[in-house]
Amino acid sequence: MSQLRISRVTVTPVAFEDPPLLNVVGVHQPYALRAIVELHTDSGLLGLGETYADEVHLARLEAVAAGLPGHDAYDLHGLRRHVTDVLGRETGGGGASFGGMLDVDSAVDTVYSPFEVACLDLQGHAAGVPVSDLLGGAVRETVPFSGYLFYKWAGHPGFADDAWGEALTPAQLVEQAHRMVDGWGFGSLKLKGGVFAPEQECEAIEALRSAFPDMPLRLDPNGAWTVETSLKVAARLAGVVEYLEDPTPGIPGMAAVAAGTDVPLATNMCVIAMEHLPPAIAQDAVQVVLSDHHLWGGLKKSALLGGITEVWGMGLSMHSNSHLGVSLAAMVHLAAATPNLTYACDTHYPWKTQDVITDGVLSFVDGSVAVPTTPGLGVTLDRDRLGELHELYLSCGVRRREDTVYMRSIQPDFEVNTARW
Ligand SMILES: O=C([O-])C(=O)C[C@H](O)[C@@H](O)C(=O)[O-]
Ligand SMILES: [Mg+2]
Repeated sequence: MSQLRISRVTVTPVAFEDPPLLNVVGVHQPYALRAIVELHTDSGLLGLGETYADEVHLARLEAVAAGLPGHDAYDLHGLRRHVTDVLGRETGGGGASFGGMLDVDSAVDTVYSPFEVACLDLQGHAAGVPVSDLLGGAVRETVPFSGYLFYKWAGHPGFADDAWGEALTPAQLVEQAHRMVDGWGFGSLKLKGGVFAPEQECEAIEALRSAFPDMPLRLDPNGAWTVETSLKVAARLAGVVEYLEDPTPGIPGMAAVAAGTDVPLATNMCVIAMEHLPPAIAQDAVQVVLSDHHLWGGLKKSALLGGITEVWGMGLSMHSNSHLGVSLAAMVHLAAATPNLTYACDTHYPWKTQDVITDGVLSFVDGSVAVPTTPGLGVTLDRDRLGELHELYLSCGVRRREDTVYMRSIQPDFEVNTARW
């Protein structure tokens, strides 16, 4: 029997405190959800994966997990067949929605991803090599991340203010940026826009430019603008931003903007699966694709995306959602082993105060995380922390990401701002 025969699988939903970060569809709830996948072998090895924990997704993870004991962790094609079979049988294979921000058609990719990562973690432990080696080897020893700035309230209504304080004005955002740069050493900054009118968000970018004259800057309004508005913003911020991310929704809209500006356009909204690449390439709609192994079907398929973008002369960056340390480790190994991933990656990591892994392995130095060189992902599950965050999941009442629903509980007349301006 293979040493990598999976003997036991657990999927543990966890919740962690999340600040009131504003975006085009509303505001983050007081708790963000994740699911931690553990694959155990009889030989005592443990492989870890992390993914979303919205209840539909969680039910799918559990259905897949139930059939995994006995599976060989080297057999990733078989794993994918198993996920496809289970989803086809139990759910009809339809899409899942993650809080209105992302509608994911490719349920197989999102469900397969944490199991694939956990299998690669197991393979790394068995072979005594880091996951980056299983992806072709690290081409960089450290992976740079960008500081992710958000407009935010001082605290969630009914909760104490968080440590970051309010950020609704350019001056407050500059203060937030200083804190990110001083605390983590980030060498580039991204502002989550789509919250205020575009003129106001341009003023914020210009204030950041004055405060950080040499810092690459990005603005991402998640499709809040029309094509015409996007072109006006692109003209105003040309030479100021390294790229504009999803200024307007959809591939044709992005193509219309791209035709009228030299500012590179990036996306994690209109190209989020392999089938979106041919039309986007044919229309020259995007110049930078944001990969995300949680959405794109794991680490190996994300590495393939790297190859495709290289062939087509597109840039590659990396997207993030609120996440914990297991995902950060996977992102770091993937980024380290993807030669053309030359933009600093996104991460929500500074916004959280809790984790499920032990401290010390993944730290930010000069905005970068050193690629773990120990076997597998290189992170260790802290069972006490996992237990605490699972208890928080059970007691917090949140069962899916619902930025709009939560925002309307505070501002009943809130409208989703997609293509509003
Ligand atoms: O780059 C992006 O579009 C994101 O990071 C999406 C996230 O959902 C972000 O908007 C957030 O956390 O509110
Ligand atoms: Mg984005």
